[in-house]
Amino acid sequence: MTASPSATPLLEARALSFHRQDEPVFGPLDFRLEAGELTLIEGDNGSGKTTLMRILTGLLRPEEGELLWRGQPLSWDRCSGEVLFLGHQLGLKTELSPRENLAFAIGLYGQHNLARINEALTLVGLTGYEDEAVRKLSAGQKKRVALARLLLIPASLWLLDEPYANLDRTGIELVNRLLEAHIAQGGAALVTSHGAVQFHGGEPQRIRLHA
Ligand SMILES: Nc1ncnc2c1ncn2[C@@H]1O[C@H](COP(=O)(O)OP(=O)(O)OP(=O)(O)O)[C@@H](O)[C@H]1O
Repeated sequence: MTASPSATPLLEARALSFHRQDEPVFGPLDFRLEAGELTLIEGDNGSGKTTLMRILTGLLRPEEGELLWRGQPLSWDRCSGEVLFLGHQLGLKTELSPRENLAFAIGLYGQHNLARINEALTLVGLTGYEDEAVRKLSAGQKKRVALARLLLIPASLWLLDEPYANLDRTGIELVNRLLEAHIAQGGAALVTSHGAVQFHGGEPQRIRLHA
């Protein structure tokens, strides 16, 4: 699942490293992510996967190294309309229903097509739960609501932190199908995982972090 290298990748990390209390969390780390490419960030608990995601989303600053977006220093202003982040915190309003949460999410992007929300909720396996308060859903069902955003909001780059967490076998297959479709359409994705992820669409680039 690697695209042919272009002169300017979508995202590039050069000698990126992060420390906490003078202890290295990870790095130096180098990688390039092209359009049409999937990269898996693998590592055990505490190896720094979420820390790396937080750096990529601008929530933390790296101590050393460079992050480039389309060849320019990464800044949220430069890439915000092109990047979609799914983290451990799912960003759902628990008093609202899945339908209301998704209407709110797409509204932020100027969209109001409620029929697409119904389609997305069906696709992620939430038929019958569309109007239930999110707080009443299981952890896996909540994750599926968050995954539905990937179907509705256009983005070149998906940053997915442990998208498989709390999902059953069909949920894991759903994530893989979403990723395969996104990559096939020329999107890119950086995905953290504890490992053992199998794709049908080709072998992803893998980056291993060590605790
Ligand atoms: N807010 C924080 N303050 C201090 N240390 C932290 C904080 N968050 C994480 N750490 C430490 O940074 C290291 C990397 O944590 P991180 O959450 O990035 O790992 P991870 O690979 O995502 O782990 P997991 O697989 O358990 O989600 C760990 O040693 C952790 O204890």
